[in-house]
Amino acid sequence: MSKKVTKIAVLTSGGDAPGMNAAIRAVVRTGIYYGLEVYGVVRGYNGMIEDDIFKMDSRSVANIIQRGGTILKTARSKEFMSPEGRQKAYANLIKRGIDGLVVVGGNGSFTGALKLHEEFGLPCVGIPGTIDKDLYGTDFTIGFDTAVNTAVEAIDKIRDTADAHDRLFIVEVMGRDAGYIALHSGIATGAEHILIPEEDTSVEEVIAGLSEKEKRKKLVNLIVVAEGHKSGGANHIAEIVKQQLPNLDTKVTILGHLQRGGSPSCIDRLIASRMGYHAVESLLQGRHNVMVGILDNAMKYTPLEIAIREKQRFSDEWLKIVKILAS
Ligand SMILES: Nc1ncnc2c1ncn2[C@@H]1O[C@H](COP(=O)(O)OP(=O)(O)O)[C@@H](O)[C@H]1O
Ligand SMILES: O=P(O)(O)OC[C@H]1O[C@](O)(COP(=O)(O)O)[C@@H](O)[C@@H]1O
Ligand SMILES: [Mg+2]
Repeated sequence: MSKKVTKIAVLTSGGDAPGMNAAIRAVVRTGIYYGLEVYGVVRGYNGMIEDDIFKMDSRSVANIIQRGGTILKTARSKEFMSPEGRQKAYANLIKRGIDGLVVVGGNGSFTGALKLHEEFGLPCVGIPGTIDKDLYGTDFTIGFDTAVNTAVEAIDKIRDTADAHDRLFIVEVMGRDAGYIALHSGIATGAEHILIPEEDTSVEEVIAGLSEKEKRKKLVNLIVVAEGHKSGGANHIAEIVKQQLPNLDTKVTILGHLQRGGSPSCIDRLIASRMGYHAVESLLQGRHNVMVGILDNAMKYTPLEIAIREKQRFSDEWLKIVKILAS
């Protein structure tokens, strides 16, 4: 039996995602409910190394559930990648008697948490917080729903002006290695082509599709491309399209970081609250070094190394639907 956890810390790390605040609130209030001391670590692993750690109470998370970003701030920490950096970070936890850690972040942040466990035996639990939805073991990651709705709202607006001018728009959305934002926003806005890192669609195939549409006088077209697609992104695709189909009036929009901000959607607030609560329960019940996820509306606990290593599988059905509907 592992020793009972009595003092926990919570941090947000990697790219921020709308709903992270709701997760912090749930961790703090659940921890306090169970009589734990709860500490907040500022700026992810950087704050852990620099001893930027403070005790939280119920009031420290008041009025944040509706706010985007993260009150704990976030960072990508180079120093934490080294054993020396992690040693420094861990020393700042043990001097306060912190014996459990909740990490809200993505695959990189979970890799860091796993290292803390392997090197020092610290019990950790991960909460999936990433707009990219690139984690195995959960149908939801905090921030994805908000980000994809932001993308849809923006692409709808682009569609209006594309239609008014008979233009081709190539819209780049976020997604470093994962195409979920592109797939979901592309389907929801009726995009003619969707390019994602997981699928091997070439720019030549897109050109062939556009050229066929040009012949039948379909000039308004929308391409949604994930930033991580092998083409290198919207600007690269536009260059090739302009060379090969000079009659098309081609424009590029890169949505960028606006997809990471804004007030979280109801779904993101709900899943963040539920995951935050279960993360603390997990630490208390000795279910350590797992990521809390939701699969088929039930809580699912996936060992961190599996959540990091395995890839979510794209449904072939969605890919077929895209091809049929985008004609
Ligand atoms: N292999 C690793 N060892 C230790 N820490 C890591 C490792 N990979 C990532 N991290 C830590 O997690 C942070 C966030 O990772 P990153 O990949 O940028 O974001 P995300 O968690 O959103 O995927 C990194 O800046 C680093 O501090
Ligand atoms: O703004 P940054 O820090 O350069 O990060 C950009 C990356 O962060 C993301 O928004 C989210 O990625 P993570 O969840 O892995 O942090 C990616 O889609 C994007 O490629
Ligand atoms: Mg990541």
